[in-house]
Amino acid sequence: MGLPAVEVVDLVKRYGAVTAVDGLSLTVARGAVTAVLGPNGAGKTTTVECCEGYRAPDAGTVRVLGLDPVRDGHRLRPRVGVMLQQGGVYPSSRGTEMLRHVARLHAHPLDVDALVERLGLGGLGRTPYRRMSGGQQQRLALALAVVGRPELVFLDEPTAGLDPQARRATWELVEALRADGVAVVLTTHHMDEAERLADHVVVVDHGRVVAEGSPAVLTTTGAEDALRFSGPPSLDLAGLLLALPEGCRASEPARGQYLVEGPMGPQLLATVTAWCAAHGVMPEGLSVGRRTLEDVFLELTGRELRA
Ligand SMILES: Nc1ncnc2c1ncn2[C@@H]1O[C@H](COP(=O)(O)OP(=O)(O)OP(=O)(O)O)[C@@H](O)[C@H]1O
Repeated sequence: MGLPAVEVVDLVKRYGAVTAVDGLSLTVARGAVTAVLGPNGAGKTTTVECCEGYRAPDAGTVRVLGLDPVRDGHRLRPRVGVMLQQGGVYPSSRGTEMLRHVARLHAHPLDVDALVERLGLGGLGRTPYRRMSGGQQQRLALALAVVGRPELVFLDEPTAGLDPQARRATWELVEALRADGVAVVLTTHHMDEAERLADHVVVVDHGRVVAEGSPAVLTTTGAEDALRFSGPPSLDLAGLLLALPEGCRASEPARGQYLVEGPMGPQLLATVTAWCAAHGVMPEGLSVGRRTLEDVFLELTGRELRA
């Protein structure tokens, strides 16, 4: 396994009176995808910016490829790719011409034509960045982050606002990077993205890690299958529990959203719907299945992940 790609220990970062990151520790393995999940304002971007060397920690340590990203920034730059949320590309840059230029600055760049094809950037040869659509700008920023064949890439919400086809192309590129041994750190609000792509998920809230593990471990730890529905807030869950077999759990992780966990089967489903009927509650969006990362997240933070 060797040295991790990133090692953050007890990181603290404040903006005046706001403590954006509050004692956060995480490790990013090489050749794996690590997703950092969390609600708005959780401290994801600040953490990533400390790893990128854009911000100096107030306390704690950050090591990237064994180096200090602030002090050794010049040594890390050719080895680390960064895709920022807001482009980070000069507005006058011209499409794939810019990409070819950046590729020439690197010793072993990726094949530009293949990258252009993969991300659907053909036909943008001299189009100025500012004239591109949001999705095109995003895909170009991604291409610029990876064209130098970095050992580590940071992707901040790489698929936000992309159409399904571009999203899929981005996912396939991330998978290809991992297969090439690249360490990928991505921040996202999309549970399905984390479940599909990540080997390791780090859930951040209030500037701290509240849970971490593989998607499979996070979704199976401590719970059986789940039944979910939404309805009016503050239902009498103690009453519902009395109707359920022993060992079941019922909770309202977010206002008006209910989660029943226990040995799932037709009997449990019938008991819950009968209880709802007896209380005049229409269980909207009723579903049964494995817990999703979204459920785990709601339970941990009481908040929806999406903005
Ligand atoms: N430059 C800044 N100056 C002051 N406060 C900031 C600054 N950047 C972030 N913050 C605050 O720090 C906290 C963490 O913000 P951060 O952007 O790291 O969170 P995030 O998890 O990336 O959120 P989002 O999902 O919205 O991007 C928030 O309370 C935010 O308002």
